[in-house]
Amino acid sequence: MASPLALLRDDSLSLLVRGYGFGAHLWRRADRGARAVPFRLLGREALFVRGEEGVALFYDESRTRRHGAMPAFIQESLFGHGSVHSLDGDEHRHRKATFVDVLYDDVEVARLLPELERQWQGELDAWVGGGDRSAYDAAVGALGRAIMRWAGIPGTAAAQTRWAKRQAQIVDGFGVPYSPEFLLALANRRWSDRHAAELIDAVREGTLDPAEGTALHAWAWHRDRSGDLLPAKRAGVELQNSFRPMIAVSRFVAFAAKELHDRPEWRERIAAETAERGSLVGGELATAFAQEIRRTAPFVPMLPAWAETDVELDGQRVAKGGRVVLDILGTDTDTREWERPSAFDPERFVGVDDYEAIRAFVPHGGADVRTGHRCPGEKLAIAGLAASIAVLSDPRLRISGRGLDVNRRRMPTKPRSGGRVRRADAPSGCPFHRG
Ligand code: HEM
Repeated sequence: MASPLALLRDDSLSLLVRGYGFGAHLWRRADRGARAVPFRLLGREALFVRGEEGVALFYDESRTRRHGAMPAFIQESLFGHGSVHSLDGDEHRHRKATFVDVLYDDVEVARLLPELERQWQGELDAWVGGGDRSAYDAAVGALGRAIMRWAGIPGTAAAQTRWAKRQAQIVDGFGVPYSPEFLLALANRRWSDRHAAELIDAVREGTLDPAEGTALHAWAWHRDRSGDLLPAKRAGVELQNSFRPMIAVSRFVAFAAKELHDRPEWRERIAAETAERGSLVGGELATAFAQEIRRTAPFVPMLPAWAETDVELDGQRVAKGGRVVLDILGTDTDTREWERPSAFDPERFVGVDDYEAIRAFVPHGGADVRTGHRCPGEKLAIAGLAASIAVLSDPRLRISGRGLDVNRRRMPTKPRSGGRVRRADAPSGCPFHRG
C-alpha cells in the first residue's frame, strides 16, 4: 500500500481538480521550454512529455506499451472492453488494419461526404425555418445520422438520432467518475454494447446485409489472428469505435460556433467560399478553420503509456513500469513548435494539405496511423467539422454570444450553451441578452 507521503505527492487529484489546466500547472515545475517533467499519477512515477521529441518517445514501441496504461474507468466506459486502443504489437496492427481499411481509405472518406451534405442541409433548413437549437445538438444529430448511414447501420432517422444522443452522453460522462453523469454513461454504454452486438449477430445470421466496405460489414466478418470471428460483443465495441468518435466531433462544433461568433470576418469568407462552391463539404477555408479548432480546442488533453524500459528525455527519467504521458494540448500549443501558439489563426493552415507531416500537431495522436495508435478517423473528423463550419457560417443564421464560456476544469468540456444558433432575423427572446 502507498505510504501517506506518497499519496500526498501524487498528482492525480490535481488532474481531476485542474482539468485542462493540469498540463500548464506541471510545466511550471520545469525549466522554460523543457521537454519532460516528472510527476506521480495513480500511485506511480510518471514522465510528462511534449513536443516532437515527446511524440517520438511516446510512439516508440520499443520503449512504451499501451495495454492497461489508460485508467480502467476511461477504457471501459469510453472505448469499451478489449478495444483496439488497449492492444500492442502484432495484435494491435492486425485489428488496426481493419480500422484503416474502413475509416482511413480515401474512398471510404469520400463516401461520407454526400451523407454529411444531406444531413447538415436538413439541420440548416430547420434553423432557417425558425428552429432554435444549439450547434452542439444539431451536430450530434447530423453527424450521428451521417456516420451511421455510412457505417451501414439500419434504422429510421429518429432512431439513429436517439442512439447518437446516447453515444454523445457516453463521451460527455466518461471523464467525471465522481458524478451521476458517469453512471448514466455506464448505462448508455451497456445499452449500446447490447444493441451493437445484436446488429453483429443479425449480419452473421443473414437477417441484415450491409454493403461490403461498411463498418458494420467489416466488424461482423473481421477475424482475429487465429482466424476466428470476434465475439459479437467485442465486434460491437469496435463497430461503435468506428462511429461514436464522429459524434464526439460535435464538441469541436460547439467550439467552432464560439470562434466563428468572435470572428465575423471568417464567417463571411467561409460563407462566400461555400456559396461559390455550391457545397457544404470540402471548402478550403472551412477546412483551415477546422484544423485550427482541432489545434486549440480542449478535448483529448493527454495520453498515457507504460515505460517498457527505463526512459530518459531532456535529462529527466522514469524507470521501467512507470508511465510516459504525452501532453497533447501542450504539444499543439507549444512555444517551441508553433508561431504565436496562443493566437487562434486559421490562416496558418490555409494551403496545408499534409497535416500529418506536422509532427507537433497531435490532436488525434501522432506518428503513423497504420503502425501506431494514431487516430484512423482523423480525415473523417476534419470533413465532418469543416461541413459543420460551413453551415454555421451561413449568413441566414446568427450565433448567440450567450453561454459561450468554457469550464476548463471539467473533462471533457465545451462552451456551456453548445453555441445557440437561430435565424439571423429572429427576434432575441430577452431584450437584456441580445447576442
Ligand atoms: C473529435 C475528433 C477526434 C479526436 C480528437 C480523436 C482523437 C484520437 C486520439 C487522441 C486517439 C488516440 C491516439 C493514440 O492512442 O495514440 C484516437 C484514436 C482512435 N480514434 Fe479518434 N479522434 C477523433 C475522431 C475520430 C473519428 C471520427 C473516428 C472514427 C469514426 C475515430 C476513431 C478512432 C479509433 C478507432 C482510435 C484507436 C486507434 C488505435 O488505438 O490504433 N476517431 N483518436
